[in-house]
Amino acid sequence: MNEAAITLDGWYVLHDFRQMDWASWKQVDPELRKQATEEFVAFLDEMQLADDAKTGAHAFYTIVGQKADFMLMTLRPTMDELQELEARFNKLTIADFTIPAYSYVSVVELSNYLAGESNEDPYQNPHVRARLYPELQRSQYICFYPMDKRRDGDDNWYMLPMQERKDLMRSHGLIGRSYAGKVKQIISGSVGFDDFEWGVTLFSDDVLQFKKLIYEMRFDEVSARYAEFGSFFTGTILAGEKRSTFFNI
Ligand code: VOV
Repeated sequence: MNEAAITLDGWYVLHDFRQMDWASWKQVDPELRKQATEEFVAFLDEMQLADDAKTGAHAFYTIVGQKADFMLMTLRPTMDELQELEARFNKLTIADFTIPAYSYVSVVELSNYLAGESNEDPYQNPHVRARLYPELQRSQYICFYPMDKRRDGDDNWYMLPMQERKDLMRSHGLIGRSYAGKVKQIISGSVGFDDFEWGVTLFSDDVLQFKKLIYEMRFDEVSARYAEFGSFFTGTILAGEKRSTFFNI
């Protein structure tokens, strides 16, 4: 019997990680550097219009460590819009001085593991909508990583009966909820879209809460037994003037 969880799917998500080719950027004429930065900031301002109109969302963060210099996370109602925005970014002058570091394609997802019985259309429920089409808080810190649920011998998530998965997810949800107000999570599904099964994006104003939450979850059976992880990316927000001063030489 097919016991796949039923998912609600919201906005499509692109996490686009770039390294700066600082050596080449430093060689650029200061006036051209200024123009290229202004062009990029104007692009971000235009993105903000979609956030304001609630027709999409974006987040712009530096990444600490050598994996990338910055990450632009974009959410839109269709994958086509993500592709268009990606192409537009690639045609900006500043993009000539970036090197693709990593990217992740997914769609914001809610599962029915903990949903109650109801006849209402979940897509009309304001609480569900707020999670499927999230307004991104301008939190100071971001943490992103892709993950799978294990399919290995006796530890096969996909062979567990629905009820067992529900029980396990309840425990997961309880830990998560104890971080309410400290960490906000966006879980996006990527089966068929990218190399892992989910993207996990966490936001917080206290970077240490990422470590505490993720560590606590490691002891919970859903993660301890069934989770496998890709690379972790952690960063700090680039907002206001920092969107341009980050590129100053
Ligand atoms: C910040 C806290 C937090 C909270 C409150 C929370 C709650 C919940 C609930 C209630 C549910 C189920 C219903 C739904 O909403 O879909 C989920 C679902 C999910 N989660 Fe979660 N999670 C959190 C946080 C949180 C983290 C930190 C991780 C990474 C795990 C780790 O070990 O590093 C994670 C993963 C997931 C995944 C991959 C799914 C989908 C699983 C699937 O098989 O479909 N999650 N999650």
